[in-house]
Amino acid sequence: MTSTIEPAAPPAAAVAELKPIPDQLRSDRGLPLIGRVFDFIKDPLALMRHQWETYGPVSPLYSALDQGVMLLGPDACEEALRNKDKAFANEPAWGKIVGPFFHRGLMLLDFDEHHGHRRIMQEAFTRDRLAAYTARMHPAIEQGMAGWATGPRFKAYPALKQLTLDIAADIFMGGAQDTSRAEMDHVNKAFIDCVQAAAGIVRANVPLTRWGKAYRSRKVLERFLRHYLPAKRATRTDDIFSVLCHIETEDGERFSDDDVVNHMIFLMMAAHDTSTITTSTMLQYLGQHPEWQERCRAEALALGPEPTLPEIEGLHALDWVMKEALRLRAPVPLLMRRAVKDTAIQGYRIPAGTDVMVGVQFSHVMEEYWTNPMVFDPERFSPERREDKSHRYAWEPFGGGVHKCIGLYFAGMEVKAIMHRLLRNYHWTVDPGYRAPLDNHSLPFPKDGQPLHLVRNRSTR
Ligand code: HEM
Repeated sequence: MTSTIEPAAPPAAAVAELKPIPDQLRSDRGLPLIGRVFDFIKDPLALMRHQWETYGPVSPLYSALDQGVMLLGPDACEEALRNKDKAFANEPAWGKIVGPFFHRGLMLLDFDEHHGHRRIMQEAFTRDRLAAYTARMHPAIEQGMAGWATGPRFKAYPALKQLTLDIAADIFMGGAQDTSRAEMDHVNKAFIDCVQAAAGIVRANVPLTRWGKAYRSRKVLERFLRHYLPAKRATRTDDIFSVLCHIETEDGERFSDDDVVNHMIFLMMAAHDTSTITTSTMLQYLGQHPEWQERCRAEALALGPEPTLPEIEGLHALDWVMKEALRLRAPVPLLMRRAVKDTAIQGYRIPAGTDVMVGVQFSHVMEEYWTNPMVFDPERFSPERREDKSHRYAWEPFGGGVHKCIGLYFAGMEVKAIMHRLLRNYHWTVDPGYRAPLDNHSLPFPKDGQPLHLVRNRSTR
């Protein structure tokens, strides 16, 4: 399968009517070479707000290394993500950031080739498979949480990160029997190195840099997966690794060994940090809003210890809390694209070769679409209010268009299954004045580990 990039040719009259991208103010050029990278790392939302207020939905964001625009507001984001004229490609944009480490993951494929791979991968996320993953997930969660120490300075983020990795080792790998705990920690570190490389300034295989580390880490991940590949090809089990080895479309399309390894590395990365961030954000807000914690706990206690997929889907208050957490802290706040032919967004001409940053996080806090957008208010997702319906792209933590997250139902199930057990076994508090100090080098995570006071419930229920 190969990708096709269609030749561009908007009609001449239409091109003449388009506005040029606004000129970048001198004061917005940022540092030589890297432009506004540090402003983004410091406070992505502040940068997005500045761009919106200064320039509107299509704003210039140039440096000596990149010629780019930032798209803000749900209309502009929708236009880019729906990508009607196939003008935007993922690989040349995401590839510059995570490419060598998440090489040929689904998100880095484009057009026909992407379509072909996505059709095969969809078979791994059918409802029946999700139900099987759910059943398998409960023991993994119980085991992963068993060793948690309680107390006033419990660091939620690293504990959840370890938990989601343990879950991944089971649900994705089917258990990594030949791998010791120390080796698994090495693999976890390899994932982190690959993800953290996204914000590397030196984008080459140079020792001691983020990219240098990530090049070595990718090899660790490849060795780890290739070791298990023959066994996975030989036997059908219900973990994602085995499923990827065996799935095929109606017309018999299957993944090669290389495809399986590439997709596994990307899938584990895509599932790991995003779910950890979502769960830790929920823990923070539930710790600061005990009334919501109690409401969610009552729902969790009304079910047994190992709820089925439909039962998890019936946890409504918890679902609204999850959506609110994804709104307030989108794990992927910015989506990357490159224009591969001349096109237009919101009436602005976007020339071929432009890097496009789709600022989904900003849509989540626009007063035009949300009441008191900075306030934690899960009920805004209730059937009576449905503020997320104010615009089709007002709430877009999973993206949109053909690259929309293929794991969104899996993610919802995993996050709610973890929270269900947490609510039954523990209660916790977080200082109401706490604001998570986020590290925005790659995906936003709390760099203080997100401390909270965790207490085990008297009877483990
Ligand atoms: C809360 C958790 C998650 C969030 C917020 C999230 C977010 C996203 C977003 C925004 C995209 C679109 C990227 C783009 O358009 O450039 C995406 C794509 C993707 N996600 Fe997720 N994700 C989550 C969990 C997962 C999980 C659990 C899996 C797998 C089990 C997964 C697998 C993928 C894959 C394979 C893609 C690429 C899809 C494609 O290009 O066709 N994600 N995700």
